[in-house]
Amino acid sequence: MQIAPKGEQARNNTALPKAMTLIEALPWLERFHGKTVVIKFGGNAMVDEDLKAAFAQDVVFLRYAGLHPVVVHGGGPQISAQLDRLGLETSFTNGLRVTTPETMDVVRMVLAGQVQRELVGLLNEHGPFAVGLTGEDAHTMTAVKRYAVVDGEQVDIGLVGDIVNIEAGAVKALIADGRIPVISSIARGADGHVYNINADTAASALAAALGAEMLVVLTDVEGLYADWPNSDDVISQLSASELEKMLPDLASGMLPKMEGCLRAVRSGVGTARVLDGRVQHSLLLEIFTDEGIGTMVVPDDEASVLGGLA
Ligand SMILES: Nc1ncnc2c1ncn2[C@@H]1O[C@H](COP(=O)(O)OP(=O)(O)O)[C@@H](O)[C@H]1O
Ligand SMILES: CC(=O)N[C@@H](CCC(=O)OP(=O)(O)O)C(=O)O
Repeated sequence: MQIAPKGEQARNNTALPKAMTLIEALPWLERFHGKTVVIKFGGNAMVDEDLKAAFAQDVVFLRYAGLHPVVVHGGGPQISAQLDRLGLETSFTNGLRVTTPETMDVVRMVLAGQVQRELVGLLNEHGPFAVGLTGEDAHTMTAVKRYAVVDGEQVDIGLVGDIVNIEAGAVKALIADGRIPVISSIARGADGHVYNINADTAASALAAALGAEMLVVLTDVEGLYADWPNSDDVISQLSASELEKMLPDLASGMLPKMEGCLRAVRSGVGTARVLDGRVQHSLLLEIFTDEGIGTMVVPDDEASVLGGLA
């Protein structure tokens, strides 16, 4: 038996703000309970050990809160570092890595063998939740060769793929079993090759195939800047049509990200959000508090409705 000293329980009322923070989450818990959230964790957001641990906490929190989180991870900087160590040069066209067969071996090794393993390990510090797979497993992702377009011309960028089919059965089975799938952006080609898929593109295609409520892209900027690199004004919300108009002017890594967000909402995903992965617990702040952060892309027909809720 434990007896609280006189007055202690009343003093505990100072804990009220904590209760209010939890209560603030209630409408969002009601809205998102049982819903699938695909979270893309970018390589640039993965640079700090504390941030990675906080990310794992957030994802497991979502799972305990009754959502179905699915993680698709990147690892661009980690791939580049490994290529550098091996003395192999690398370059990007329209934000996509030119991928020779030799580069592809390194991409596969770093994404599936290093980055995915690390995330699975961090998540599983909290329980037997995370199961890692690549798009190759169980035909989860099938791709065809993708070409870049530069000045109107098709450019061959090697073993870079675009996803043409998703068999979501394995991922759905893991979700139904209470697991957290952690997926590397590599796909099998119907032609027998293995393809390097931009992780934003992979997350977006998977979110669409799963009929996800939300696609969340964690990166190393606050969101989509209206006039990058001249100003750091972040666009807090925009409709699919507004985003479509901006796409031709977007540069480097933001292009596949915002293309992915557009494709996701056009394919039925409720909203797509780009968040600053450098802010600890940005995922929880975005999903469970009234202060939305980052950039939210909403379907055209819901722009005004969701604007009021965000
Ligand atoms: N309009 C924009 N708003 C924000 N960032 C932009 C924009 N255009 C280009 N960028 C660049 O895109 C980068 C994010 O893409 P990327 O480096 O591929 O990140 P990740 O590894 O998270 O996928 C930013 O760090 C920034 O340099
Ligand atoms: C085709 C292509 O560019 N693939 C990416 C895959 C990893 C990725 O997308 O990682 P981030 O999300 O950290 O950028 C690459 O090779 O870097």
